[in-house]
Amino acid sequence: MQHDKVLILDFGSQYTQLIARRVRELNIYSEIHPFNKIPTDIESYKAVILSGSPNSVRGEDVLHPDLTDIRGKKPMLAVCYGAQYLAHFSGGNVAPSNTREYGRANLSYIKEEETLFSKIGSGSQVWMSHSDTIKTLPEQGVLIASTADVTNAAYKIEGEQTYAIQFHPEVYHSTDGKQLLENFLVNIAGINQDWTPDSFVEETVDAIKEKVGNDKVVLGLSGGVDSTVAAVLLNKAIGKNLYCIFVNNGLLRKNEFENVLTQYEGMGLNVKGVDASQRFLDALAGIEDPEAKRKAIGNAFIEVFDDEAHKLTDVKWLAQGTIYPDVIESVSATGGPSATIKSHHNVGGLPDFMKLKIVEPLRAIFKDEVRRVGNTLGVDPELLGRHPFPGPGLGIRILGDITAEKVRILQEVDAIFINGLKSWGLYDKVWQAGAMLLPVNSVGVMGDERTYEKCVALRAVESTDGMTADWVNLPYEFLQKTSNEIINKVKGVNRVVYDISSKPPATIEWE
Ligand SMILES: Nc1ncnc2c1ncn2[C@@H]1O[C@H](COP(=O)(O)OP(=O)(O)OP(=O)(O)O)[C@@H](O)[C@H]1O
Ligand SMILES: O=c1[nH]c(=O)c2[nH+]cn([C@@H]3O[C@H](COP(=O)(O)O)[C@@H](O)[C@H]3O)c2[nH]1
Ligand SMILES: NC(=O)CC[C@H](N)C(=O)O
Ligand SMILES: [Mg+2]
Repeated sequence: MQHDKVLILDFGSQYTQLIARRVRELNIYSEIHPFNKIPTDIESYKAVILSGSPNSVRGEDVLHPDLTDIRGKKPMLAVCYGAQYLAHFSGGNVAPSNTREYGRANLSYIKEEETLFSKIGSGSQVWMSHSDTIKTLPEQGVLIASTADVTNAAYKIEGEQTYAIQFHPEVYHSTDGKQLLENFLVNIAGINQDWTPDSFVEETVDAIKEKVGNDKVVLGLSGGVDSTVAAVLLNKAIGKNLYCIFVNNGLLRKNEFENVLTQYEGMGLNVKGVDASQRFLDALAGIEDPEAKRKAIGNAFIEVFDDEAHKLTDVKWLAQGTIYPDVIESVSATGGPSATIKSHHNVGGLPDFMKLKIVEPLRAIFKDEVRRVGNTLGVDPELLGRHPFPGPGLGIRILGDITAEKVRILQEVDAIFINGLKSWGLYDKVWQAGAMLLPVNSVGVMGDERTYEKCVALRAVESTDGMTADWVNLPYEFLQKTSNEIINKVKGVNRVVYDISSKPPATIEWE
């Protein structure tokens, strides 16, 4: 079954992904495309939303797409920069605003019987984030809402299904934002709300069957949410033709290899556990540079996969748990090369010689949607609630060179921290947590003896997607108990610190 689709044109706003999520929360499928790469099959979309942008329509670097195939032909909602863009290039006037217009505002005027604002009352809180303001509306523009400071807070174009708003309906602080999006998508654009996790599972299973047929598929399974949900979906579609490979790279959490394998057995998945710990340790010996370590780990993964694929005959496909943010991030709006902060390991970068075709059943959905799909598929809620864990594992949490002894120390520390979070009921309040082993020794005193031992840093962050993050205010009492337990039980550690840096400017992992 085909679902109605919404096209979101991205002008680089930090909120663009939020627009897609809000639309999808209404059970409507949406796709983000950069403003300068408008899809050629525009007929297949039922409505278009223009995002905000850090740029100004008055600047030299104005982002200026040709919208003639869309404007007036499709229902359109232009947000912030989008609204300014429509005004600026169609006879209106946009100028720098005199007062700061960031944060909370309230609608003071709403045009009577205006469909876009149906069920939204005057006084409704909206969130503003702009420094330009629309002084005069474009040709055929009709004012439909204002706030105390911003007269032209919303307008429509007479004779078109074109709407423009200066505020951001996609952020939670715009209390009726979701209602506004529903008014636009359902009441104005006439879109059906039929895109649900159940329909996603049914259609994806059918699509996999058709695409893959009777061929064999290999999949790298990590114990994480994405690859597990991908495996369960594929298993439902092709059963025993799916060969899952779970690699012990020697950098997993304590007992993780055994535990995860047992858990998968109970799920009826065809999983092979490959213990390649020594191979990874050998490949990493003496390497200190973070990027060099990441590359060494990535290469070792590829070698293990290649070996395993050769043991199976006739494998044609490689399945991956790629999710939507991975896809969007690789086609950023500016199209320019963004700085490589870290080369995130992914089995995705398989070399040509493996000649496998790729199947990625989760390519179009976000992490929270992956969890909902997993739920529909009956995947254990505990597994679905797991913190993300990076593919290179403890390898990027041991600063400097890696040895078996350092891995052992960090596994013990990490286990005490994570089990503590669980037993204090804090695990689900934290988005991701882990421990780092620092390349410094410091002096301590234990039982009247001088010690000169390692220092570990604990890190716990809240986030929604890992792109930005803040440290979690864990109770002092918890930190106190955890620190004591680590120093008392883990030989080789005499100091524990807690990381209080946000991302940006820091990152979540230390390497
Ligand atoms: N130990 C491993 N063995 C086999 N494949 C792995 C392993 N670690 C990572 N991978 C592969 O690398 C991919 C990327 O890892 P990533 O951590 O981004 O996703 P995930 O583990 O599936 O989910 P999560 O983000 O919840 O941890 C995984 O989907 C998986 O295919
Ligand atoms: O699969 C992965 N392979 C990697 O190479 C990798 N590096 C970082 N991460 C995870 O990504 C999120 C953001 O991490 P950073 O703030 O450190 O970049 C956090 O959730 C990190 O755990 C990785 N995941
Ligand atoms: N959030 C936005 O889209 C901001 C648009 C524009 N850069 C402004 O500052 O007014
Ligand atoms: Mg993972």
